[in-house]
Amino acid sequence: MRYISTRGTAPVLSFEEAMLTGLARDGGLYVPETIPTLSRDEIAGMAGQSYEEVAFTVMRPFIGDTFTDDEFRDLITKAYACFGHSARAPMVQLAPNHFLLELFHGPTLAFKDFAMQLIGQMFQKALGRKGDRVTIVGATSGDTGSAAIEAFRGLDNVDVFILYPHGRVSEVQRRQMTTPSESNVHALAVDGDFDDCQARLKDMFNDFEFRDGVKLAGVNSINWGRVLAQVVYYFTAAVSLGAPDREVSFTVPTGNFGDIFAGYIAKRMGLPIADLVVATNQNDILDRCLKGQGYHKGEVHASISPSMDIQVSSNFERALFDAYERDGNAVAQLMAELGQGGFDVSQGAMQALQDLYRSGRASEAETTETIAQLHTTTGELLCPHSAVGVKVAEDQRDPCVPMVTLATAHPAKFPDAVENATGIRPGLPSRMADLFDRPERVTRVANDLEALKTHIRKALA
Ligand SMILES: Cc1ncc(COP(=O)(O)O)c(C=O)c1O
Ligand SMILES: N[C@@H](CCOP(=O)(O)O)C(=O)O
Repeated sequence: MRYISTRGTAPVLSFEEAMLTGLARDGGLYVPETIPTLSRDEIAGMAGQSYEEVAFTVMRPFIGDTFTDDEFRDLITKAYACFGHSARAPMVQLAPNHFLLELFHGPTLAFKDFAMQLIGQMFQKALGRKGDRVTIVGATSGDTGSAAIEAFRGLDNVDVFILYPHGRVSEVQRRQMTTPSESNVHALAVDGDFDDCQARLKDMFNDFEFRDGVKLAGVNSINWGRVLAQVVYYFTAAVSLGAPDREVSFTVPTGNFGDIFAGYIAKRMGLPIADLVVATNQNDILDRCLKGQGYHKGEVHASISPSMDIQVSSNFERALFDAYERDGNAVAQLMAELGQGGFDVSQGAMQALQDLYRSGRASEAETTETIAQLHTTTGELLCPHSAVGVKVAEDQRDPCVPMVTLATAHPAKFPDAVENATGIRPGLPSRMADLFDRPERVTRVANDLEALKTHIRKALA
């Protein structure tokens, strides 16, 4: 399996190289050259299998000879052993034909753990045998950072620097990033929003002297391995609802477009997905774009679902690459226009996107109302991101097709929003009960590439 860049001019890489490289050297994102498919029988055979067995079947065709089958099975087993639910991604029913896929039973209580725990294992194995050491820099609106720190803390062959927007993550998210005491972990509070953090991260990748000097690696969904690991739960959920004999739809609370893109990959692999619905909060650039209004940046508004407060949705580039029939030049041109404020999507590409994705948005009031309503009717407490998904799913779903809404974080990560809606303050699991007593360690840094590079170089020295 070979990996190519969405901008068409970076070297073609193996899975291992793409995983350790992060952003392609032409500024693009790596994608598989071809998407492998699974037969109906292979999908049907997943019924009754463990999450780990399904994970092996789904991901194996993408990894080439990076790991032997035994090694890969072992990495998968280790990755999910720390999850707090034996099903890893259990489902609960919310209403007739509407299900919630709980993706928050990992160590940091968000869906990011599914990919990050596996990436941690894969990095360790690949770097260990090469005797290499890398510097991971990540940008986060809250959850990627805590999941990355949890997966890489204390490891010998990585240093981890996480850029988060100062004052724009929840207190639980912040403390998950600032309280680990391992010396290879560095939390950096940037004076800016998530888009600034992600832009500075991409600037670092595009600065080859810095990139090569510190051996920069990325664990944002820039990294194909992140998207790949997220494909698995679409299969476990759909098969448990009757796939491949029955079509299933998914609604995905969306910001950086990694999670819903994983759903698209599942569909391309042969999973019978009827609708893939993009759910945004008030930062609705994706919803507007998918409704044909072009992709034009505005201001980011802080919301009660802060992990989705994003304007520059990184993985949308991967969706555009396929919508433009894998024309890297066209994508490079669009991304250059985005640097100047935005772009319009051609008619053919728009049709291709609309054939694949539907979309909707939830306002702040609708999100709060959904948390309250669902608690009253089902007793379920939703995090605000998941509530955005449930609201949009209810607006859009075909009652005859099972709809699965992805619950992307545990309500206890966003206790203020949940308490405001329901009067109930969700508690953290007992293993995290002292999170608020642990000392914090964080450096405040300007939204400035040179300042960030200097800080990272000094810390590494
Ligand atoms: C809780 C939560 N929900 C939804 C999202 C959006 O996911 P994606 O960025 O993959 O679209 C994020 C951030 O990634 C998140 O942390
Ligand atoms: N919402 C994300 C933003 C980064 O997304 P990623 O999937 O590219 O890592 C977060 O929680 O940090």
